[in-house]
Amino acid sequence: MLAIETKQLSKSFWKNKVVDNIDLQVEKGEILGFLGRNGAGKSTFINMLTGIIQPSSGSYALLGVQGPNDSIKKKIGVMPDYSSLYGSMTAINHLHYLADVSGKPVSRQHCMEVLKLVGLEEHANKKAGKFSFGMKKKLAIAQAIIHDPQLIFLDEPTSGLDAESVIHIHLLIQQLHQQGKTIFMTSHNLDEVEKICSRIAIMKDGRIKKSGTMDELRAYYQSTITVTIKHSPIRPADLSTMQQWLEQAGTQLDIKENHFTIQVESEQKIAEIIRALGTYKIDIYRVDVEEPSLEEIFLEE
Ligand SMILES: Nc1ncnc2c1ncn2[C@@H]1O[C@H](COP(=O)(O)OP(=O)(O)OP(=O)(O)O)[C@@H](O)[C@H]1O
Repeated sequence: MLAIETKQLSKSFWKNKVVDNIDLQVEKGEILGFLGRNGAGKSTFINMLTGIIQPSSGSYALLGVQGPNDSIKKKIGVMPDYSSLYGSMTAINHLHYLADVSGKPVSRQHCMEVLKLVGLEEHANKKAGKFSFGMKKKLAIAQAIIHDPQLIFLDEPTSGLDAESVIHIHLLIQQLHQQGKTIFMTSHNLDEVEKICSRIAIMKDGRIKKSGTMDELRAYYQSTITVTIKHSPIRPADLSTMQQWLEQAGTQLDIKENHFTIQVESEQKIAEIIRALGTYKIDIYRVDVEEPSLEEIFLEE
């Protein structure tokens, strides 16, 4: 079942089309990382799906229900802009109140459990207005999950958090994923997206340029794999034939005394190289494989 499906979804502000005919499908249970430079249109896209703004044209469905539709609100969780939190309310009252307003009341004990999940249990009775930026962000995440939604929208959930909190929130996202929730998150942290997202969509100038798993993106951008092989000494008589063979197997060959580095197109090539070294009776001590990062792929766009 699809958690999100958009068809030709567009948004224009005056004559400026900032989301341009987007067709996107997100399967239930995925963590989709939504990437794009500042101003690409990510927040506008999310704001349409979460009912904050109306699309100019096109349509969308969330969890199989055509939007906008109030009945779906209980099943989706949205991380609000931290500036829209109620400053005079304590964190626990905040969650309790917002769950009531969302039509899915929860107990104070449940609120405490969720505050613990985001790492705010020690600040449950502190007013949100006195929170630091990072604490407000965690409270916003707590707000998105307080009513146990099936589909969760997180807009830059970890930006501005300290390293320990980032790890904490990553674990929380993975935990939600294990519970079968669908997570749609934007981020400017490419390492984070590469690490925790099952699929990635790259947005540019209001359009989705490419989406897929990391492997699919690597294949699409025809990125090469850099392999370094540490090995036993090569007999001088074999050196030149082996070098010739390696030059055909890949590019950027750099041979040193007990190791060499080469760029290959696929994992199959790595297997071929290892087999070939065996025919020269060369022992392999270590194989290091470096795949292109999401950062390199992203910068290509
Ligand atoms: N209410 C609005 N009125 C006019 N223009 C808007 C409005 N909201 C967004 N825009 C414009 O739409 C474009 C996309 O903005 P959006 O906030 O969706 O980008 P983004 O990808 O979320 O960027 P960032 O990564 O900086 O958050 C920008 O050029 C922005 O100025």
